Formats: sequence, structure tokens, C-alpha cells
Amino acid sequence: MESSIPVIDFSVYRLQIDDEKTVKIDDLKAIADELLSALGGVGFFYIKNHGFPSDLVASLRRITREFFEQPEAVKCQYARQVATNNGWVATGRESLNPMRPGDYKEAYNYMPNETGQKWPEFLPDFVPLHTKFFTQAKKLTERLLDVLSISLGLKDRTFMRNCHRLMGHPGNCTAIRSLYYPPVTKPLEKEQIRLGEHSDYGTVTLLFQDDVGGLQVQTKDGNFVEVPPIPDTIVVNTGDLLQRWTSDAIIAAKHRVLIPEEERKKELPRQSFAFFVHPDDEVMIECLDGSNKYEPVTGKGYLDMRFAVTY
Ligand SMILES: O=C(O)CCC(=O)C(=O)O
Ligand SMILES: [Fe+2]
Repeated sequence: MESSIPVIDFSVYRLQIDDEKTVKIDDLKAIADELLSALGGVGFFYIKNHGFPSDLVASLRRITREFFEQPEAVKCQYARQVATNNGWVATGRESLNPMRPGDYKEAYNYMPNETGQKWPEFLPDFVPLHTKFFTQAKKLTERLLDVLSISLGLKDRTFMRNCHRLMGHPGNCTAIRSLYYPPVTKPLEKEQIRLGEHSDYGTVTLLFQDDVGGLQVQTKDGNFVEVPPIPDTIVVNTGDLLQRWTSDAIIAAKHRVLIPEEERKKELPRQSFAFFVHPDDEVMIECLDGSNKYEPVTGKGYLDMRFAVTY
């Protein structure tokens, strides 16, 4: 199936440009327009020429795979802590679509600077690689947020970035979620899939998928279309909080991951990284158009409401 999801060339604001202030608003107008039309359409787009180091993605993939391939008894020692959201989530533990059986996936949530967290110390590069990945993803996100501010017609190009100042520090819930979809070697429960239909909770999500495929997004007519892997791109999608913030001008599209139909592909595990971007806990999310369509809520207040439903 031909992909209907736009690919935006991010080279004018790629990570290798050291000083972002040298990039003028006029230089960003063209991608801001593309971004707006993507978000007003399917709500998903790819970015290419973003400058995110591909070897870092590969290294993080290798080390998290090593973790996921450990016996259950080992992984249990690093189980997700409710208080921090950090740690390992077992297969079937979550149903992102509550109408379906548990998702056929495992996950590991990582937030930097979590004190009291027990890290997989048998993988010495686990934390340093996550930290490096977080730093790069944060930098790219800040640039995306600048483009988003321009797209939304906000006077201050740094408005959105400034609502996310604490990414990677206490007071902000932005996290890397490493996903591992085990090979499907036995019949699953009826209606069980790799990841149930859902929309993300936060502002935006950066998604780094491997080459296995299976991700689909729901378009406005209700049909699901493929979000096929494209080498060296990052998938970007918007979350519910941005929908609320923009009084539904930008929609958080539902998406899911299916079990491959081809037998050969079923036996391949799939891996992806989602960088879930959240505003600072104390930022008050009020409709940007002044409509008050939704009650103001703090970033943290909204996330707590959503977690209460998922677990
Ligand atoms: O694994 C994927 O491709 C999608 C992950 C996702 O949508 C999520 O974790 O919210
Ligand atoms: Fe998602």
C-alpha cells in the first residue's frame, strides 16, 4: 500500500547546526507549513535529514534487546515502579486498547535522574546509552517544538520549547520507552495484537522503528493505513495533550501495531523506541485560542489522570 504519510526534510534545522539562533524564522516557515498540513491531515509525519545519530539508535537497540532476552526472573527485578514510571513492563501487562486482551509486547521506561531506580547493572552501557539518546532526542524535540510554535502562529517561537524546559530533569515526565515485541510462535488470544489502538498522552512522540513493520495509523475516515519503516527517518505524532491545548485543531491520531500476517515475519521480534514528550509538570495547559473548550489542567495532572486508566 502506498504510504499517505508526509516526509518532511528537516535539514534546515538539523542537529548538526550548532547555534539554533542562526536559523531565522523565515528559514523555518516552509517546514512549519508542511508540519501544519501534516498535523491537520493524518496527524503523523516522518522527518528525514534530522541529524540524529543512527549508530546511537543501533547501539540502544542492541543493548535493550540483550535486556529483553533475559529470563523473566531477571527482568522482574527491574519492574516498573508506579511512583516513577521507570522500569520493565511484562508481556500482556498493559492493554492500550482496554477492549482487547493485554498487548503482546514488553517495554522498558527510562527517565534520566531517577533516584531510587535499580538499573540493569549487568549491562554497564545501559544507562550511558539511554542518557546519550535522551540528550539527542531532547535537542531534536526542542527544534521540533520551535517549528510547532511557528506552525501554530504563536508570536514567540520559543513558546512551546519553554513549556518543556525541564525535559530530563525532575519536574518533567518526558521518557524513552523501549518496546520489544516478542516473536509470535504460538497462537495468541482472540483479538490480541502487538499494541492496541490508542493515542499518545503528551505533546508529541518521536518514534524510532526498526525495519519489521506493523505500525498503522487511523485516518479521518476511520480506516487504518500503514506507517511503513523508512530507513533513517523518525516518525513524529501528536498526543492528546496537544489536541487539548489546540482546542482540537490538531488531532492525536489513534495507532496500533498488528501481528504480521506472513509466517516468516511473525517469527521476527520487533523493536522500537518512543520518546514521549511531556510539558513540565507545573505548566498550565490552557486552550491556546482562548476558547476555554477544555478546562485548564497542569501537565502532571493530566498525565496522572491517563495513567490511572492504563494500569
Ligand atoms: O512500536 C511502535 O511502533 C508504536 C509504539 C507506540 O505507539 C507507543 O508506545 O505509544
Ligand atoms: Fe503510541
